[in-house]
Amino acid sequence: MRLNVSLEEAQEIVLGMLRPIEREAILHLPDSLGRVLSRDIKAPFNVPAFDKSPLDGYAVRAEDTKMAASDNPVILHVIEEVPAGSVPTKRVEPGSAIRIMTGAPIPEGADVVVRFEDVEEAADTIKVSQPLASGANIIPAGDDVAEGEVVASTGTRLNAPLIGMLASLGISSVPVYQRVRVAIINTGNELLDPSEKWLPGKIYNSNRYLLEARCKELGAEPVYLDSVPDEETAVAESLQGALEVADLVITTGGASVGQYDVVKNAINAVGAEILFWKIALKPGMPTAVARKDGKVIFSLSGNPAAAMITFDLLAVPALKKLSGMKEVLPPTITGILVNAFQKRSPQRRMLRAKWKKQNGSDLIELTGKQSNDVLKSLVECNILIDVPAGTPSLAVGQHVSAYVVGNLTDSLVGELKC
Ligand SMILES: Nc1nc2c(c(=O)[nH]1)N[C@H]1C(S)=C(S)[C@@H](COP(=O)(O)OP(=O)(O)OC[C@H]3O[C@@H](n4cnc5c(N)ncnc54)[C@H](O)[C@@H]3O)O[C@H]1N2
Ligand code: MOO
Repeated sequence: MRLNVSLEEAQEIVLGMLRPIEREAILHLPDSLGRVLSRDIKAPFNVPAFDKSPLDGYAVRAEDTKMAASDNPVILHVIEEVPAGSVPTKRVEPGSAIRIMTGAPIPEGADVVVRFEDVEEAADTIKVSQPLASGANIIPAGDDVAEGEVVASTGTRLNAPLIGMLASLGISSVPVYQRVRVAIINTGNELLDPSEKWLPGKIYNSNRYLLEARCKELGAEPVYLDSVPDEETAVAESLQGALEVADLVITTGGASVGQYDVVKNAINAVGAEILFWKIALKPGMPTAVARKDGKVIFSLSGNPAAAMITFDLLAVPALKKLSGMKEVLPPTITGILVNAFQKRSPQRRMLRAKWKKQNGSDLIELTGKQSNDVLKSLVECNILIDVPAGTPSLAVGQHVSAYVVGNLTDSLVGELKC
């Protein structure tokens, strides 16, 4: 077992031992939002499938308009009208034009479309007063997607535009990885469920609901939720049950050095190998990671903010890797701090903060108290400021770097509301 690893070493150890789960499911397209493709998707045909008009006008032959001028307009006979959804039945022969609507197929013989506004219309003729360039105003077949092109590769998470594009290709079901199954075990004699009556000395189990919701946000499936006292046998029994049904196991609490901190003993008791204990990070220092039969156990601190932060920085990349995603580590951004942080950071520290854009600048605002038990400052937090070990207090206006752990558009929506 290694002691005191850096966050990056911890991530490397965890990601190095995990492979995407290979269970596959075929889902109806509308049910696939947020899921991860388990195979490449190739376009079954060109989109658009035919040369089409991008506007309402007339399909003509450029050749016929070569000599056109305002004092020498060319008169063409309109022989047919093609609305979107129909196909032309005639060919544009010399001297003729076909009235065509946006999205309709270009008739044979035509090589340019001229807008209604650019011609003079009479009963069944049009006057063209300038030469037209061959190919203008025609969207060629395959302009958006070419037949056989890989439109989305294995490991891509399905978002709304991708679902829209697959629909445009006539694809109504997609192959995805099954959801990653997560077990969450909360340890602590003090824990009560929020549905229970409060009792002196007890606290409500917030970690379970916090982590369960985060798993769901990420498209994972919490399959095993347990709350157990600080007893080695109880924790070991729960771990055993969790390892049987889940791909990844999270425990919270009992990770430190007190006599009730029994999780590491329980991990040993089920025959799992502890890979490391303690990360050089605050909060979240007493985190341990263990492995059993290719499955990973994350033993996180009981303190809610510490549990959440290590979950986001360490367990989320693992979840993403298991779910088949390609980009698994949290992205980073830089910005200007708008409120001061008075404490020194002898150890590397993650601070809960919120990104916002103002007058073109990236601003970073601490969301509240930063102690490891405080949940309130997590609510609006979408980034974690990475404060290197040995940093003195942070001043307003200072440039800082942060990990993105939440949805940045939430901050923009907030800005727009103001
Ligand atoms: N002598 C030392 N004491 C502590 C150290 C240390 O190095 N030496 N480290 C401190 C740090 S830092 C942290 S972080 C915590 C980690 O403690 P544990 O992981 O063992 O967690 P617990 O003691 O079980 O709980 C800590 C705190 O969190 C509350 N808690 C626990 N579970 C939940 C839950 N499911 N929902 C909400 N809150 C929960 C618990 O009641 C405690 O208040 O250790 C320090 N001590
Ligand atoms: O590890 Mo504790 O969460 O440092 O604060």
